Amino acid sequence: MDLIGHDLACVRGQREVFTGLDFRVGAGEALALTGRNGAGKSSLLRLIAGLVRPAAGSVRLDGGDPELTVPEQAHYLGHLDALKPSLTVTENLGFWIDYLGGDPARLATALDAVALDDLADLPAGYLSAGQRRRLSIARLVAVARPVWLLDEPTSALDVASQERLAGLMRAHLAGGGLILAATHGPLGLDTRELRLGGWG
Ligand SMILES: Nc1ncnc2c1ncn2[C@@H]1O[C@H](COP(=O)(O)OP(=O)(O)OP(=O)(O)O)[C@@H](O)[C@H]1O
Repeated sequence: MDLIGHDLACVRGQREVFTGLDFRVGAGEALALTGRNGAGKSSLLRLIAGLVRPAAGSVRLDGGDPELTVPEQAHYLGHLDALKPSLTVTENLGFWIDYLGGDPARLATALDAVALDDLADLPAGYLSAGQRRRLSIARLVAVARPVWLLDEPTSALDVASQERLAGLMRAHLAGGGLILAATHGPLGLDTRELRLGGWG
């Protein structure tokens, strides 16, 4: 399986963010998107996730499910945690599993994987920033999708949680998945680098 971006251009607010961008990420591979603030890392992830329309170019997943679009085969973990504060941890994850068409039997395993099993009955509004992030990450574990699009996934995570996330990412790669992650720091796994916006 290969995720391929070809000759991509992105315009936001009438300003060109990037143009002529090519990339290829294979199964089992992680690509770290780096570059200065505003270089277009989040924009590229949102474009692949189908949330931003490319001004030019295309994205395709060779070897993926031909019946599904790329966004339907991808998890997008953005800056916002997309949680309902009045629902419990379990209810929030249950909502996402239902929405994404996953198996409810995976819920407990996913909560355990992000060490939120003890807080399963707490309303999400009471979670700390790092705990909210971990609940968002639980979606990736609960519902299997080959492409993980992660926007600064380690933000707000303590050291133990960063190591747990690195383990989940490694397991995803070992299972034939692929990862694109925007990051300003190390992810705790081997990555290739795609630097956006030049070196300025
Ligand atoms: N909705 C929008 N309307 C107009 N301009 C936008 C919009 N969203 C992003 N931009 C602009 O697009 C450019 C790229 O932003 P983007 O968030 O992709 O950068 P980034 O590389 O992820 O930055 P950071 O490292 O700060 O997270 C920035 O100049 C930003 O101001």
